[in-house]
Amino acid sequence: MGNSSIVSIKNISKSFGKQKVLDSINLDIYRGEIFGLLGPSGAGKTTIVRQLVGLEIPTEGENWLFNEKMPSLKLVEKAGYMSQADALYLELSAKDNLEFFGALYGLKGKRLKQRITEVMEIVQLSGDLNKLVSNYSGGMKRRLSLAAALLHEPELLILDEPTVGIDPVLRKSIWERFYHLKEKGTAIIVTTHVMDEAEKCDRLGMIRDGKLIAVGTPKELKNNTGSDTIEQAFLVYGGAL
Ligand SMILES: Nc1ncnc2c1ncn2[C@@H]1O[C@H](COP(=O)(O)OP(=O)(O)OP(=O)(O)O)[C@@H](O)[C@H]1O
Repeated sequence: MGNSSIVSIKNISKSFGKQKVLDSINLDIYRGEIFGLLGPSGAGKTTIVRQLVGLEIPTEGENWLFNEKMPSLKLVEKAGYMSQADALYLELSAKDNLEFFGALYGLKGKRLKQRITEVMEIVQLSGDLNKLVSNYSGGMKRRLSLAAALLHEPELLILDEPTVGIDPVLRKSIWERFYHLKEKGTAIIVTTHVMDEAEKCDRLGMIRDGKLIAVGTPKELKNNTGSDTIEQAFLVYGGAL
């Protein structure tokens, strides 16, 4: 594993019953990069990221985070995870939710209060802090989930389709925040099936049918396939062109 490698996926395969959903995946992700996992629905992106946070166990292979083999409880504070299904307490206010997650991550007192204010500003929910989450819209819940993942300023952010249901203006400002975090050395893994979002990543891993079919910068992936778009590059790597 290289010096600045934060995530190391070593020869991972995963089967659910007879269905093989991940097939021999090898991948390293480094400090200070935004890495996009790109692939169609059902390709296996969520299964990869769930393994990285210890919610799923591979059938074969090993996942390493910060030189520690997963699953490991020690890593709870080092990674921030946003799942596709919002893990929020609906009967609590946004503030109570963030206080709960903050406590889980070891934040308290003034620092916790300050971070709650900061993350709610980032996702533009400052005015809805005391509202019950059951009264939030779908997009607001997504934004609150993102706020929770950002709360403890983890060195690694793992975000499963973070901007689905978020309008373009806010999406842009959230991406600016990702760039800012990356400049500070944070590694960010985002799953997406949106091509314009994939373009914004430093490197991409293209996933199809549980296989990692290509890894590289968006520019490399386009150049290597003689493609004008990431979408076309994906089709070439997938053997469809
Ligand atoms: N717990 C499970 N039991 C059985 N099959 C599962 C389970 N979790 C995932 N799968 C299957 O694994 C495959 C990959 O699913 P996964 O959620 O990783 O895809 P994805 O690329 O994240 O898709 P999406 O973009 O729709 O979220 C799918 O065929 C899915 O049905």
